[in-house]
Amino acid sequence: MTKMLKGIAASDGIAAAKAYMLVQPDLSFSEASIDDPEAEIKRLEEAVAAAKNELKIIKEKAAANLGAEEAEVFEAHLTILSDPELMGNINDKIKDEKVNAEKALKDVTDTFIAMFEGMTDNAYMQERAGDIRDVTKRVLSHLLGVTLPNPALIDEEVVIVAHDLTPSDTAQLDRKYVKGFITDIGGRTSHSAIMSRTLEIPAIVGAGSATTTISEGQTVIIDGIEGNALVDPSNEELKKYAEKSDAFAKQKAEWKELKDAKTVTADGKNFILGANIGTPKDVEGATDNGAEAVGLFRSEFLYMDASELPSEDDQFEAYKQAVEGMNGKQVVVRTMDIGGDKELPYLPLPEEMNPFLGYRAIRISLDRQDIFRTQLRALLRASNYGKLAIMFPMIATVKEFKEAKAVFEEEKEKLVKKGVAVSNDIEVGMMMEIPAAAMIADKLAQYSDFFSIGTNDLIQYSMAADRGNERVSYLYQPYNPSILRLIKNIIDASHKEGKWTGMCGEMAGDQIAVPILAGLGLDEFSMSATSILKTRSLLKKIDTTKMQELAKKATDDCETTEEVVELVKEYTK
Ligand SMILES: C=C(OP(=O)(O)O)C(=O)O
Ligand SMILES: [Mg+2]
Repeated sequence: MTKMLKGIAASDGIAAAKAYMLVQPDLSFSEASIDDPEAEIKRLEEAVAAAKNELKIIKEKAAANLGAEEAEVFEAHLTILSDPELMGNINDKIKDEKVNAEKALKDVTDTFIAMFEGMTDNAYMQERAGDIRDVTKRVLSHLLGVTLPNPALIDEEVVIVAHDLTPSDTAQLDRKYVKGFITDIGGRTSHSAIMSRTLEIPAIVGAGSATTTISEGQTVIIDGIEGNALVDPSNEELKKYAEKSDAFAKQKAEWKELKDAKTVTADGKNFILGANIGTPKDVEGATDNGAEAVGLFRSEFLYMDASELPSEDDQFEAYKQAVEGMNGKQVVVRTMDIGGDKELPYLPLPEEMNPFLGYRAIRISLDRQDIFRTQLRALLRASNYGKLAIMFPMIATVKEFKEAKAVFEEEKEKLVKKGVAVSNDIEVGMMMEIPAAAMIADKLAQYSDFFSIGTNDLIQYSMAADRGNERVSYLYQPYNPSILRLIKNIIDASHKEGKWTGMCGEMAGDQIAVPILAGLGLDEFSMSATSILKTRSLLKKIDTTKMQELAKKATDDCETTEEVVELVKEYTK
C-alpha cells in the first residue's frame, strides 16, 4: 500500500526514484577486555584498510565532481590514517590494556581531539580536530560493520531521504543522480531548501517522519509543487505523477518565452526581477532564466566552499566572474553572512544557545576586520569590471551601518592611493532583515544607498518563529499584516530619500505576495532564478493602480493572513 507523507514544498518539480537513506548509523559500542591483542590489532588494521579504500574513492569522486581543492580534505583524512604516532598509540593501548579496538580507537583519538581543540590560537590545528573526529567515525563504522552514507558515492538515480541536510551536504549533491530529496526537518527558507531551488532539484522539507517511514531502496515520488511524497506508489500513481511532471515541463516551456522580455505590468509599470546566487557558477542559471540583475550574491558560499578563508585574489576572481557574466547588469554582493545555519569548519565559533540571535554576519565582520577588509578589497577591485553593488547583512542599528561603511571607505581610499582601478559609483546598501532596523528605516535611508528586504529573517525575527523549525512553520506568515506593514515602512522611507528598495527574501518570488509587493511599490524583486519567469508572467497580467488599492487594504484593514490571501485572490481574479 502506498504511504503518503506531507511536508513543506521546497522546490518545484516532480521526481520518482529509489530512496537513498542519508542517515547517520548508530556508532555506539560496548567496551570489552580481550584475550588476544594480536587478533584485535589485526581487526583494527582491516578496518583502517577498508576506511582508506573508501576515502580514496570518495576523494577521486570529489575531485572529479567538485574540484581538486574540495578533495583535499579527504587527502588529509588519509594522512591521519597513516600517522604512525596515532596508530602506534592505539595499538599500544590494545596490547597494554587488553581493551577492544573500538575503545582503544576512541580513547586515543579523543586525546588528540582535545589537544588540537585546545590550540585556540591556531585555527589550522583546531580544524584538524574535526578531521580526526571524521576519520574516527569512518574506522568505527568498519569495526562495527555498519555503513556511513556518502552522497559522493551515489552512482544511480535516487531520491535522498535525510533527517536534515546542511548547506554543504546540499552542495555535494550531483544533479545527474539526485532526482529529489525529502527531509524530516527544515522550512521553506532554510538554506538547504533555497539551494534545492538553485539546483532545480524537486524537494520537500519538514516532512516529520521521512527517515522512519521510508526504507532504503523503496520507490518514492517527490511532488515538490504540493509538498507530498508517495512511498511505494502503484503503477497508476506513477503514471499520474509522470503526467503531472509533463504538464509542469510544458508550463515551464511557456514561461521560457518571456526570457528576454522586460518586466512590465498590464498598465505599463516596469519592475526589475533579479536572481539570488551563491557562487559565480549560478550566473548561468540566472541569465538562462531571464534575470535582469543579481539582487543577492550570498558571498558566504565562497567561504563555505573552501577549506580555509578564501584569499583576496580568489574572491576577486569570483566577484569579477559574476559581474562580467551579468554583462553590465547590476550584481549586489552581500558581505559574508556566516552564523545561524551557515558554519565554517575552519572558523570555529563558540557554541551559542541561539545562533540565529548570536555572533553572526556583520557582527563578525566588524569584529574580525581582517576578514572583512580582505573581502571589501576584493569587491572594490572587482567593481572595475561591471556594475557591482555591496550590501551588509543583519544591520540592526545606524551605528553598525556607519561603521561598516567607514571601513569600506577606508579600504577604497587606500586602493585608490595605490593606483588600483576602482569604480566610482558603487552603491553601498544594507539588508533589511531585523525589525529594529525596519522601524528606523527613515534614519537608515539617509545613509544607505538602497535597502534589500531579507524577509527570510525579517519574518522569523518579527514572529519569533525559527525559519527552519517545521513545528512553528504555521507562524511563518509572509502575508501577515504585521510583516506587510514593516515592508511598507521600509519602502516608503527609502522612496522619501530618493532611494530604492529591493527584496531578496523568498517572499519576493511568492506568487501571492508579488501583487501586494507591486502595490507597495517595491522596486526590485530578487529570487531563486527558477521563480523569475513565472513572476514575470504574473506581473504582466496585473494593474498596479489596482494593486495599490489591494496593498492599502491588506496593510490597513486586514487582521489575519487568511484575510490577506482572500483579498489577493479577489484582486487577481
Ligand atoms: C535573503 C535573506 O538572507 P538569508 O536567507 O541568506 O538569511 C533573508 O534573510 O531574507
Ligand atoms: Mg538573512
